[in-house]
Amino acid sequence: MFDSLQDRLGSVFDKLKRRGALSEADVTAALREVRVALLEADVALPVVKDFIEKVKVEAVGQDVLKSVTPGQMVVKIVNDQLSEMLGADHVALNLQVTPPAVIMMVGLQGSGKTTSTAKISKRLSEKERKKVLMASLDVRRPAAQEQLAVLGAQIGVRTLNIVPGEQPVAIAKRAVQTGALEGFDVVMLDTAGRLAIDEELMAEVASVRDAAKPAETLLVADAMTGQDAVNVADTFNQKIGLSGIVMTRMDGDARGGAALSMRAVTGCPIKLIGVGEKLDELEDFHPSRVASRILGMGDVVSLVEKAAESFEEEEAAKLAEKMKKGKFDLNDLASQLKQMQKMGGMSSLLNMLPGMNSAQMKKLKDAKIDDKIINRQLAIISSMTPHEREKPEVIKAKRRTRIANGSGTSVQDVNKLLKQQQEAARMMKKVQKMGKKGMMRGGLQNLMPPGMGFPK
Ligand SMILES: Nc1nc2c(ncn2[C@@H]2O[C@H](COP(=O)(O)OP(=O)(O)OP(=O)(O)O)[C@@H](O)[C@H]2O)c(=O)[nH]1
Repeated sequence: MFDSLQDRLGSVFDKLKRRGALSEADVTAALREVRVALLEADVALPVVKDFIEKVKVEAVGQDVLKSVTPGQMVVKIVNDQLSEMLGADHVALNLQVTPPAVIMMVGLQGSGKTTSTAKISKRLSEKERKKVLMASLDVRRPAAQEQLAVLGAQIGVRTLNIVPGEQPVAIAKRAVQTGALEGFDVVMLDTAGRLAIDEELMAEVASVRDAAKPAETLLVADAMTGQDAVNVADTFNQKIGLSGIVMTRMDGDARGGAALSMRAVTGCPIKLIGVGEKLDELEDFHPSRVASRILGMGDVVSLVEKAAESFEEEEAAKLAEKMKKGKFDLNDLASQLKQMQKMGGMSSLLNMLPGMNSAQMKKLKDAKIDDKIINRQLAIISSMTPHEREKPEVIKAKRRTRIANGSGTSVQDVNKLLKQQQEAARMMKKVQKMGKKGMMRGGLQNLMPPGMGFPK
């Protein structure tokens, strides 16, 4: 997601990073690029203007010459403003009311309302142990009520029994009553959608709201619909009043501008995002992480979390020990390659590294640096003797050919691998000299296959 915006800002900040100092002209030039990028990413014009103005005020007020890395400073200011625009932190659903807490789902037809209703119900009942009742108020689309009942059966969440001919407001009242009488914690109301906003729809949703007094009124909006979604959000917010937004289809190649402007235009937090058709493909929306990703700074938070998950402590301790000694043999390389596989392979790791944009990723793919390489390298290492793994320098030319044959690879592959190990070993010596500060970067550097390093 947000690819084009990330690419664009990535190249702007590349330029800045290469310069030693940042002049006022640099700021202006960078902001011009940022403006174009945001517009291209489908962010509404007034939102862009406001954003640029805020960043300019921040940047000009700062003593840029004092900063060691002026480019990073601008990145930080833009990042902070972007996070603020997306909403400072994740905002959870508010269910702190006398039960049952009513959640009213609104939005256009096909936005993913029914699916999101089921996703939220599943999450509340499974993860938060809430007793949830779902009711469909869509009496227009044939089989809409049945669709929700089928989803309810799938996820083990009760749906209100269908009474043919009953109108939306009456269904809503009955749902809330049933919820109260039968001790439900949450009542989910899935309202009817329309192809476009019309007065009749607004009147219907407003009367449901008045009857059901929802704790949450969530607009379900399709991230792929860009500016349209923003207009829809604005109208719903003015006429009905929204407490939050659920952005669906964030798994697609939506450009993300809609998320930025929806938040800015309505002031409503984006609370959840849909990332697929399956009923557990629902995630919390984290503004600061998304902002970092947009800027091509990489999602450092997730990178660290992911690394912590898969690096067994023992492995880390062993590695630290080797680092202290400044050693790195083929066993170490093999264990690093295995860790990489666990972390989801190269592509997922690279995605999270700072400064990697999709153009650079494509280059890497074109150079055929993919996850298959890891498997080949592991095959090579496992065709060696334990002694060879510990002392790779004993492997001479003839033996290299045999190792290549034994592992179904080529002599070039074997040579490349050994060169990689030598480079890593050299790096370890350097890291040892650099001390603690360089350890993290040095360690990650060694996760890379031959010829690759941290993006400069
Ligand atoms: N890829 C992807 N597909 C989604 C997501 N959310 C919903 N969908 C799909 O979008 C389609 C429409 O979803 P529905 O939930 O039926 O939409 P709706 O808003 O309830 O539509 P109406 O009942 O006609 O108003 C379905 O095929 C869903 O599987 C998502 O986050 N990602």
